[in-house]
Amino acid sequence: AVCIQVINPNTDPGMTETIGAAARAAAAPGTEILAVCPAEGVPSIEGHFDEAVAAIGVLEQIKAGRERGVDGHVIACFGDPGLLAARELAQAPVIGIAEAAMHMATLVATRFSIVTTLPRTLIIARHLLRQYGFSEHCAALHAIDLPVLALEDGSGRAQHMVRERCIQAMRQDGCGAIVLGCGGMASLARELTQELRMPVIDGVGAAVKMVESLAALGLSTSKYGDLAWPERKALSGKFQSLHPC
Ligand SMILES: O=C(O)C[C@H]1NC(=O)NC1=O
Repeated sequence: AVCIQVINPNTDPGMTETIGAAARAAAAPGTEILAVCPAEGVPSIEGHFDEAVAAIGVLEQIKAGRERGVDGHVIACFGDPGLLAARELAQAPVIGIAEAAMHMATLVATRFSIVTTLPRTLIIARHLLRQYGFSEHCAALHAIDLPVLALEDGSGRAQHMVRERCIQAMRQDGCGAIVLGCGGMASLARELTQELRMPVIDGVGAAVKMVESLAALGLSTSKYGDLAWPERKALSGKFQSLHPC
């Protein structure tokens, strides 16, 4: 059986539960999902500073998951914070939800749009599109202009805004698919896909299936070349616990 550690890089318990449920809904029978979040950090990730803080917690969780012997790791924040650093620290596959959703979208449509939370995080999605080579595949990026944790306030307002922006994107962007730009939107994908009759893709489920596929193919993070274990050196203070071995 495959065991996948799904890391919510922010520390919000409700979002960790939302993400864990979406991961379990996508997982194959027999795949175990360990939904975790950092013990310390930021309650939501809404910019470059938040991402830098969250990345340390991601690395701590990656190390814990490796020591537990998980078969793969998912970084369940749309900025994919700490992704390459995590791959240096990991032996198993490490998949970010932005890269997973973007890859999946290119397999079902020639162009996709992205719907995320605060406008200030759009630049992070733009940077990832360029880094992953998908800039040409992205028709447009939209923000619902609500904070990340509005998705967990129980009012349904953020979910309503996501639906509205997806419908707008479908009508205006010339896209064939939509990527949901937040781990906290994961539970909306299936119903929006059915209602809009267009692939609306959640990166949590996409990443879980990619880890399962890599495990089934016997593939894991390459430790040959620039994702090899970090260079050996003395880490000081609070970073000592991160030591790769
Ligand atoms: O970038 C965003 O808007 C969403 C991103 N922030 C967060 O705390 N989890 C996420 O997926």
